[in-house]
Amino acid sequence: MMGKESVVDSDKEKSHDRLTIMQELIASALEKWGYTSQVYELLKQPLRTLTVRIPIKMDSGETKTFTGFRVQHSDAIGPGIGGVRFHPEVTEKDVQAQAIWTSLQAGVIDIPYGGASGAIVCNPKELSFRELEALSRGYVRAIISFIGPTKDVIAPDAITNTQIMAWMLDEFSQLKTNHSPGFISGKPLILGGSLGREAAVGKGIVIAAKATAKRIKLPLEKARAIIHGFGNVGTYVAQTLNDAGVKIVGISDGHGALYDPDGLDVDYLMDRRDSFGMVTNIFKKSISKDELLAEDCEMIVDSSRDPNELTAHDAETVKAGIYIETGRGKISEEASARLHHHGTCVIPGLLTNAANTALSYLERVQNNQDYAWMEEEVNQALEGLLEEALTSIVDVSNKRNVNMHEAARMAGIQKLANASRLRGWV
Ligand SMILES: NC(=O)c1ccc[n+]([C@@H]2O[C@H](COP(=O)([O-])OP(=O)(O)OC[C@H]3O[C@@H](n4cnc5c(N)ncnc54)[C@H](O)[C@@H]3O)[C@@H](O)[C@H]2O)c1
Repeated sequence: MMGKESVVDSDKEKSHDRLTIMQELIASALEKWGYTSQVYELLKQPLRTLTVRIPIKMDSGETKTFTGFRVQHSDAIGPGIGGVRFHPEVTEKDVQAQAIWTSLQAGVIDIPYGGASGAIVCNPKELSFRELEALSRGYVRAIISFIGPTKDVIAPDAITNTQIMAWMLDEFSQLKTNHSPGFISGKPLILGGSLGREAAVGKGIVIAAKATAKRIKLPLEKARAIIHGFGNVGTYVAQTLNDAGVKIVGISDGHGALYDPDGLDVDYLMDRRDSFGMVTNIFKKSISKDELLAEDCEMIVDSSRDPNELTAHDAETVKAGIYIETGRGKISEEASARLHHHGTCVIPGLLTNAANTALSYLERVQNNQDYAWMEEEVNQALEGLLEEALTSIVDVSNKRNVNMHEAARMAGIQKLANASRLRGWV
C-alpha cells in the first residue's frame, strides 16, 4: 500500500493553514519542555525550501511547466527523509507543514534523520504514462543539487508508487554516474527496495493496538474492536486483529455502519465490498457513524477518510479504552483531551503514520549494509521502533501529565531541540 493520505485540507485547515497549525503545536510542545523562544524561532520554519519549475514536453507536442517543491525542516540530527506527493492542490505551506510533521515522526521513532518533504503540483490522473515518467525525471533533475543519500532521502507519498521511485532512482544514478539506491526509498525490490513495505500504516496500527492492549492488560481474545473506515487500511487491520483473536463488532464506510455485539464476519464483508469499497449499503439495517462510535467495545480504529474530525462532543460518547488515530488531525485537540480525561488511551496518528517513515529508514539501512533483510527481520525492526516510540510517548504523558497527542509532539520535538542546542545553534 503506498502512502495515500489525503492532502486536501479540511475546512478548518483551509481557514487556518496547515503550517500555522503545525507551528502552534510545536510552540506548545517546546514551551511545555521549557525551551526558550529561540529554539522555537529556529524550528518553526524549515531550514530550506526549494521551489522549482519543471518544463515537460507533453504528448500533444506542447510544453507544459509544472511547479515542484522540496523542503528540509532540520538536519540537526541527520539528513532529511520524507515523501514526495503528486497532487493538484498542494501548496508550499502544505509541504513545509509536512516536513515538520515528518521531523516529529523521525523524533518519535528515534531515527537519525530530520523531516523533509516534496511535491509536484499536478493531477496525475490527467497525465499519460510517458508524461508521468518525464515529470518524475524532470523533478529529480531540478532538485539534484539539493538531495542525495547523505543530504535528503526521498520516499513515496500520495500517488507516488514504486514505478515513480524507480524512474527517479534511474535519473539520479545517471546524472551522478553511480549506483545510488540509498537516495530514495519505496523502490521496487529488484532495485534495492525492502520487503515488508506493503500495508505499513496498517502494520503500525496493529503493532500499536497489540502493545497498548498488553500495557492495559487486555487479552486480545477478550477485546472487541470497531473499525471506523473499512478501506485499504481498515480491512487490513480488521483482518489482522481478527486473526489475532480480536472480535470485530463494528465497521463503517462512506454509506453507513454495522454493529453486532456477537462479532461480524470479516471475510464475508471483505468479499461483498463493491468496487467503491462499500459494503454497508447491502444491509437493510445499518446505523450512523456517530451511533457506531458510541457502541460497546474495547478498541476503536479510526481508519476512515471521514473529513470530519472526532469532536469533543463525539468523544463524550466513546466507551472504548483504546482509540487509534490513523492520520493527522482526525481527532480534535479538545476531543483528545476529553478521551484522555475519561481514561481512554489515544494512539496518535503521529505514531501510526510513522510506520511509513520507519520503513523508509529500514530500507536505507539495508542499502547502506548492501544486504537485503528477510521480511520477518523488517517486521521485527518495525515493531521494535514503534513499541519503543509508544513507550516514550506514554512516559512523557505520565510524567508531564499531558494527553497522548501532546506527549507525541513533545517526544517528537525534544531530540531535535537538544541536537540543535548541542550543535550550538541556539
Ligand atoms: N493508505 C495509506 O498508506 C495511508 C497512509 C497514511 C495514513 N493513512 C490514513 O488511513 C486513512 C484510511 O486510508 P485508506 O487508504 O484505507 O483509505 P480508503 O479510501 O481505502 O478507505 C477509507 C474508508 O473510509 C470510508 N469513509 C469515507 N468517508 C467516510 C465517512 N464520512 N464516514 C465513515 N467512513 C467513511 C470509506 O468508505 C472507506 O471505507 C486515511 O484517511 C489516512 O488518515 C493511510
